[in-house]
Amino acid sequence: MNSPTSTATMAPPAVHLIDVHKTYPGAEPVHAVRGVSLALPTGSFTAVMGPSGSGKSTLLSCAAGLDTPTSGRILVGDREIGSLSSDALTRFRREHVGFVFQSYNLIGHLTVIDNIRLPMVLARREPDPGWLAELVAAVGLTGLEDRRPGELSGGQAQRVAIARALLPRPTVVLADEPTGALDSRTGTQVLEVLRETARRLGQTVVVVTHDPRVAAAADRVLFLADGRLVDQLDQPTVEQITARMIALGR
Ligand SMILES: Nc1ncnc2c1ncn2[C@@H]1O[C@H](COP(=O)(O)OP(=O)(O)OP(=O)(O)O)[C@@H](O)[C@H]1O
Repeated sequence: MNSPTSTATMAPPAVHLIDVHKTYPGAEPVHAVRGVSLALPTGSFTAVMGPSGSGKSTLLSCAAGLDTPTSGRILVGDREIGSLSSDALTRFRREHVGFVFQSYNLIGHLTVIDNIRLPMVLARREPDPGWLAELVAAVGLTGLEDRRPGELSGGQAQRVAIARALLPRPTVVLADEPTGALDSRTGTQVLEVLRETARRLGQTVVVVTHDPRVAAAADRVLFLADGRLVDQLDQPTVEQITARMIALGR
């Protein structure tokens, strides 16, 4: 799974997974991820699809350093995240990994602009005001900077989460069902914002999704089944993706 996409042929990988396994212990251990290796080229936009329970969220959490694999290696940029202490990993994540959740995860009492600034404030870094304003404009939030999350639509809230993830110019942005809570039209618009902003910045993005229209925006779609990478499509159409998902039993 190491062959790079046509859009980033010469770039080194932004994220490199080598034989990653994740087993949840218990009376009946769950082998959620079973030996996944992949290299995501810098600047690439990758979708991860697969039936419910196939390990997509687990894989993304491991790649983000939010969860620890049972075995295998994960490199973000040139840093092997398994070698970092818990504190160092937290700091590393703030600077190098942007995460967008389905549920937005915004802080209710902070304004839009303070939510966007939060990871950098926590990392004791001062965002460049010009870059912050450009990003707010790029995701279509100009004029809404002083609102609280409770005063936003779902689509606007997810744009805040996207701007927050992009602000530190992380090595990779990982998004788990980012449009899952939005109606189809709003979801398409929000995804377009993420795709276009990321493309302009050369930002590496990985999106977990059930929606073939969302996945069709990607350079490459990876298909997981039962914890294994079983297929991939480059520059896919909605129809090709739908056919693969049906073949996998969704
Ligand atoms: N914390 C956990 N403890 C035990 N088992 C877990 C845990 N998290 C996930 N699993 C199991 O691991 C497997 C993979 O789950 P995961 O959430 O990664 O799948 P998914 O492909 O993202 O599913 P969905 O599309 O339904 O969100 C499932 O069998 C799930 O029940």
